[in-house]
Amino acid sequence: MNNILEVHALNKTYKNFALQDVTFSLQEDCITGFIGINGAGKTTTIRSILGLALKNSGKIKVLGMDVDTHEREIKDALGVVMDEGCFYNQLTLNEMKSIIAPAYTKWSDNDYRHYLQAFDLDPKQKIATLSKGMRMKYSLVLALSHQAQLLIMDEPTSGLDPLVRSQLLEIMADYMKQGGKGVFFSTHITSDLDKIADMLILIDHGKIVFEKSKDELLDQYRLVKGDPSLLSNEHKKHLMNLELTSYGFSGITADWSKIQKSIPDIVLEKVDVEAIMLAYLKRRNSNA
Ligand SMILES: Nc1ncnc2c1ncn2[C@@H]1O[C@H](COP(=O)(O)OP(=O)(O)OP(=O)(O)O)[C@@H](O)[C@H]1O
Repeated sequence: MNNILEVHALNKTYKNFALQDVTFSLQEDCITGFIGINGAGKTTTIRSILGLALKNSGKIKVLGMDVDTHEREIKDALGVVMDEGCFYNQLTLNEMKSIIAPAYTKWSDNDYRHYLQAFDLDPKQKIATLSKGMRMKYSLVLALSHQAQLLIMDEPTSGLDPLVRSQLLEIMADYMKQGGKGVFFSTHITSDLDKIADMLILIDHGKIVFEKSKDELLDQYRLVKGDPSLLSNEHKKHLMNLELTSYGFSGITADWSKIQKSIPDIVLEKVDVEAIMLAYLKRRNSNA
């Protein structure tokens, strides 16, 4: 499979924050969720990829093209949804579209009308009168209407009601069916990732913590529960997010079969993306 996005040793420094050697890659035909707590560096990474924030160093390639030398071709191939959505408030959706569409070589009015309808937006409505969720939907319509090969979205599901969120997830899945495409999106709503992501990238304090397949992660980890009197210090070393009371212990681990050998009576439960993310972050913070 081809890499659709490659970020290598990306450094971006602000006064009180730095992206440090951020490195990851996205393969085509994958939906990748970009996760991390508030202030972890998700938006800064996305803005650096898009050239909206000036990187200090690092190499970024989109579809094999260097972002520093192929700005125009890359803009044409990307569908972008950012929180702010830069629109003229006094225009209607259609008027704004007429300004944006000529910038793309593969703009499709058919796709535009299709997605407007799918998201229940009125092309004659003024942008100023859109709610936050409607504005987000409009950004998505524009991002999806020029046959982009890669969608890069910063928190696209925030501010959307559950119905529209699930609609968006369906649209993303449909978009991927065309083949050779990719989606990279940051989110706090990890249940969306449980449903749709193929890959997960976790960032914390400006550093990548992991870049893994979601299914492998979910297969690998279990929540382990059991009798605390049987728990040795050696077991504890293997448990993330360990909670211990006199009645029982619980913790998340990839080494659950090892623990099960020495404590056969443990209970094993499957975990979701949020539990794994929190376990990783708590372990990092306690080791810091
Ligand atoms: N233009 C800027 N100037 C100075 N500091 C900035 C700037 N933009 C972002 N930062 C800082 O960089 C850090 C990372 O911010 P960023 O927006 O990338 O985080 P995030 O992971 O997207 O967070 P959230 O989930 O809250 O959106 C924060 O500490 C933020 O204050």
